[in-house]
Amino acid sequence: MERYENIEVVGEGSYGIVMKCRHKETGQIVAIKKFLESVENIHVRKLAFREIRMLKRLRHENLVSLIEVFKRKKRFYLVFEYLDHTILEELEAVGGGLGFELSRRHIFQVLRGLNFCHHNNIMHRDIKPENVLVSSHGVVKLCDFGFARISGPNESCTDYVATRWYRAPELLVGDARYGRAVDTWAAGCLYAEMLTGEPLFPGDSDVDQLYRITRLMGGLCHRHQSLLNRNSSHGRSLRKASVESLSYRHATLTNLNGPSAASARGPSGGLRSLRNHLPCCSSSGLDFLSQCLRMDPDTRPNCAQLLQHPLFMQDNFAERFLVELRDYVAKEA
Ligand SMILES: Oc1ccc(-c2ccc(-c3cc(Nc4ccc(CNC5CC5)cc4)n[nH]3)cc2)c(O)c1
Repeated sequence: MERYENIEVVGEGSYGIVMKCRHKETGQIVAIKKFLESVENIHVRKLAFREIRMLKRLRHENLVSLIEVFKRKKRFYLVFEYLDHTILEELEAVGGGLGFELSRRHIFQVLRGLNFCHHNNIMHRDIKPENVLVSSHGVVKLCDFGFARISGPNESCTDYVATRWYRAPELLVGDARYGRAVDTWAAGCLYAEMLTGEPLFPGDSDVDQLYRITRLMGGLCHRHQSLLNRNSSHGRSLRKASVESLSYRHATLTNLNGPSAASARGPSGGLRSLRNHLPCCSSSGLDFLSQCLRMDPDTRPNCAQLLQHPLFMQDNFAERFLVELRDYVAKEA
């Protein structure tokens, strides 16, 4: 670390902190993740090796790049490129949302980065405004893969992930067979938040989170409903929490296929309720959102399909923006 001087802490990644630093000789500004635990801790060493292997595979213009790895005083340090700010800071700075065009530019790049991760069988699992970085030219890069996991066909993941507000229904009901569609759900939540400036589902508990989702998007898919009803410990704790709350807000949870959910479910899924929730959203934006936020993860389009959505095809946006993006990336190289 003696080659770098610390400037400020920019984030608490998983199992470590992320510092903004300056290279003493070159003046290069970087982000350095320092693992808090010593490499003597076998668990941390295994996690660090897995994270490093994953990061070395993830080379894409919409993913923050790893510059170097070094060990100092029995601790690992990961040196990354530094980008100017996060989408969270943009949302906090403007209030009321980023507008149609900037939101479209940002979410298009988020999907490009996710598409590359998914093609490399990696799920990010923690997409949220503070994990999406923006350069001074507007290049968007995903960061903090500390929660990322290999998403293989038979992978079963039981550890909980994702910041609650961006957590897909399958995570909330404890579906161990969840996959990369959790990133698509989070991208949908992020897009809605960029448009309005407010989180789409700001749940204050897992029960509240599931209630807010089902109220807007309709009932759980049958597999998740039966998971919740099955005598699983997770289902019991969710049901217990909802019964204990005794408020209407949660009572619908124990009857997620009841009239309230069914009325919202309708043939167009949550499109009608989304339109009421986002009255200023374009029809292509609403359709894009309703695709990302499908309750059944098996029916959610993948990122490659979403990149072909009319939201990006209309007015020749994708073709025009990719030319601009390549120019910005070249300038920042
Ligand atoms: O497994 C991992 C672990 C860590 C990272 C990671 C890599 C790079 C960054 C990063 C952050 C960053 N820039 C930045 C980050 C946060 C802010 C928010 N404002 C700060 C608080 C003053 C502003 C700028 N540039 N690069 C952050 C995390 C990663 O991408 C993967």
